[in-house]
Amino acid sequence: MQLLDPTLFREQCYINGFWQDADSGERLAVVNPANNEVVAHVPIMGESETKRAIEAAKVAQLSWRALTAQERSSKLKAWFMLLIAHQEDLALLMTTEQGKPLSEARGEVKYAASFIEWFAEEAKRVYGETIPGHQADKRLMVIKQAVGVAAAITPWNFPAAMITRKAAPALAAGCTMVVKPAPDTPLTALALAELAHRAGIPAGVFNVVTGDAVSIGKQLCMSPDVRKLSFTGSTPVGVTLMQQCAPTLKKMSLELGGNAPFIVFNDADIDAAVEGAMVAKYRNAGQTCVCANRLYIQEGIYDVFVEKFVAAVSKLKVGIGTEEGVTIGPLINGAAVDKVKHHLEDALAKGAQLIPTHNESDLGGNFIMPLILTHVDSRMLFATEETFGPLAPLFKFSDVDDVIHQANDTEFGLAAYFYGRDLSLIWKVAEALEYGMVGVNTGVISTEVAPFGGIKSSGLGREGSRHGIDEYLEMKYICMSV
Ligand SMILES: NC(=O)C1=CN([C@@H]2O[C@H](COP(=O)(O)OP(=O)(O)OC[C@H]3O[C@@H](n4cnc5c(N)ncnc54)[C@H](OP(=O)(O)O)[C@@H]3O)[C@@H](O)[C@H]2O)C=CC1
Ligand SMILES: O=C(O)CCCC(=O)O
Repeated sequence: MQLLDPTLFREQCYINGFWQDADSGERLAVVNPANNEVVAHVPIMGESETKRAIEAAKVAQLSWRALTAQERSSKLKAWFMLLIAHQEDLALLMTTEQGKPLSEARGEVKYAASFIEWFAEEAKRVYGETIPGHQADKRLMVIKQAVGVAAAITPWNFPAAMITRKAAPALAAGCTMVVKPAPDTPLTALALAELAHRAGIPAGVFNVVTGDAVSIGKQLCMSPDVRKLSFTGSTPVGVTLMQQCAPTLKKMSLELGGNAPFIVFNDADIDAAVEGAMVAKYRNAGQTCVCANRLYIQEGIYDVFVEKFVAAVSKLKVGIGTEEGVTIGPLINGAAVDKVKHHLEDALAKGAQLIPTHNESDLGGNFIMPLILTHVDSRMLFATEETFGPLAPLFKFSDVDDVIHQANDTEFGLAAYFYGRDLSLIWKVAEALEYGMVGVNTGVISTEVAPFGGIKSSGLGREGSRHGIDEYLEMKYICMSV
């Protein structure tokens, strides 16, 4: 890995403005999922280092929150500009440790930076309110204040954006933060810390601790000094974290698993629907929580859709993310490959049919070819579980109410998509889908300006948009007698 700026490659954690090793000296190997080669080692930190990071964040918060919003905004803008200036290096680091194609990694760096820019602006718009008094001598107002020290536990599928989507609103609000990135993708997180340092974000305001998830997680959850925890990852881990946070009653944001339905009605623009399905299904090799997991195609257009979809999928190029023209990289690890294969085998055993799209059927390692299945039904695992990989089951349906029922028949409620032209049907379906986000005639819904988040087992809270900063603020009501 040849970076333009080699000092972005960091193998130590960033605590209180200093680069540090684990107290034990132990280190964890970071592996390139494309070839399983070790590309770096990072510290295996645990309880004591996490406590120090929390303490540093607690001390730093006093002066960070005392800055004006404009002053915090300027630091965030400097951080934003550094991400953009180092887009190429950050993308290469990300592709090396995560596997996604370089073009997607560049896109993620921009997406990650967009949250910092957005919340640098929002920092200046933390408005309170005045309320007409309930008695003649009373003047009532509400102010908003930073919650305090915040913690973030982030996944490997978006190594930069899942950090900035949490850190930017936290810092904008006047909170300080301790981040624990996924062990698969710590290098991007550490490079973000290096850029935060260069941006002049003071020591202790943004800290990154790598290592043992269970002991770091416990400290972050159980410390009374941490007043907010934001997590993106699987639902079972989200539940565990919520239980661990209960004794200290923390404010929480949980962005958890999804099982997105993607519905195409008879009157849809089929070419547009195929285009939308390609991105909703195969972005990041199918490893996003908003990826289409179940595609429902109405019977009148089923055959045409399948033909066009297969043609589009056949053009995808699977390979090493740094190679020109590659559109699907490896999955993150062997467990991810096994999960996709398990869903495939389960479906085939229950009568699904696999449509060939590429000559090679198996590239080995962590690579998996895009898979399309027809003759699928609700008994198959992907009907209820997130596959998190490039497998597209194409369900056939006839009735609108029935497809809405099927789409909602899951514990999850993150993202849903549908394509159609009938306006009243569009309203009816958009309102009936039990999801936090709905894409209508589009397969791309993610943007820093809109509230991202789910309902049911997909989590709590919203990230991005003008609402995202509220997750890091408390309201204080002031009642004044005059
Ligand atoms: N909503 C989303 O974007 C994501 C959803 N998922 C879903 O989860 C499935 C499994 O993926 P996986 O990576 O195992 O997801 P996890 O939820 O296990 O991991 C996400 C993050 O949480 C950490 N973590 C795990 N256990 C704890 C704990 N007890 N305390 C604190 N932190 C913890 C992980 O660290 P460590 O790896 O060290 O345990 C990682 O940083 C995927 O197939 C997918 O369905 C996964 C990633 C993102
Ligand atoms: O939770 C995820 O899978 C990452 C969010 C993807 C997005 O912001 O589009």
